[in-house]
Amino acid sequence: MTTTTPTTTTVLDASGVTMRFGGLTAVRSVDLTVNSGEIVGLIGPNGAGKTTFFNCLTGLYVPTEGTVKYRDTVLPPRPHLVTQAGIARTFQNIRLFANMTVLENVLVGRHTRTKEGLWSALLRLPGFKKAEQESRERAMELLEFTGLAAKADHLARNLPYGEQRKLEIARALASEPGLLLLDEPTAGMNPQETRAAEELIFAIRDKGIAVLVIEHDIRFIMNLCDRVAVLVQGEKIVEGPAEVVQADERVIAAYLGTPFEGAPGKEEAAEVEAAEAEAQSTTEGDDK
Ligand SMILES: Nc1ncnc2c1ncn2[C@@H]1O[C@H](COP(=O)(O)OP(=O)(O)OP(=O)(O)O)[C@@H](O)[C@H]1O
Repeated sequence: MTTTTPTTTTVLDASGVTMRFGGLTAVRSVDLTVNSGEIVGLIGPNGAGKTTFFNCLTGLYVPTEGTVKYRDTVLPPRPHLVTQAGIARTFQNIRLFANMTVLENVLVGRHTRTKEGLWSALLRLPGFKKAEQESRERAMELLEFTGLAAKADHLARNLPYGEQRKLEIARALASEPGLLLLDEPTAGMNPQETRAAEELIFAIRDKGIAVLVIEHDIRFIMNLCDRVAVLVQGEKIVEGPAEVVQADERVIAAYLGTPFEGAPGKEEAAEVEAAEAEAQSTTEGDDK
């Protein structure tokens, strides 16, 4: 009997990605790869450039410098072409069609995978009906997968918050991606919803879809990710397995606000620390 080892392929290869807005460099020469079968985390303090980097990957922004490849092909900077190529995303702020049903929201996500054109749809030609039936079946499968099937006919706006986030993921999956980008998927969730989101992301990975996720909830990211990259002021300062990144003093410094060697703002932080120490000694003096 022969055993086959699954081969790892590079799904996403971002190289030297820089994004400038006028005088501000929001992302500076960032390299990042995501391989098949991986869940990769992207963390960093507020304003570090995480969402800007995502926007460069998905064609919303044209990077000032650098290239983004999906499975060895350079991506055109057009969101619908990026989706068609195989990258889907969710947004930091929920973007559902609130007055459409849950099922209709997922069907919208299918449009990059259906070939039938406008005339076919208007005339309801046999090809369109068949494609529509297939899309509905596929959308219902995704609703089963995300635990929303019982609510297929509900309006999206009537779903509780955690389920709206799940619906966004179901809609993204409808485009049949090979890579899913999640921008703060647990923002605003309670611990139970966060746990469910974690399980859903593992299940997505187990379906063979690679995942790149931005999150502020460090515990969530450390549980979830095979590899974590840290952005600070637009630069990737560390990348590695979760446990290594978690213990890295530069990461601790970035999160706790303690200056590390060479960090921008080190002098200002030292001044603040000195002022705080002085205020503390004055207060202690007052107490005596
Ligand atoms: N379209 C834009 N025009 C000008 N500046 C921008 C634009 N988008 C983002 N920025 C700036 O780029 C920097 C990085 O912002 P970005 O939203 O990417 O950070 P982030 O790490 O996603 O932050 P957060 O965790 O708060 O969402 C910020 O200084 C932001 O003000």
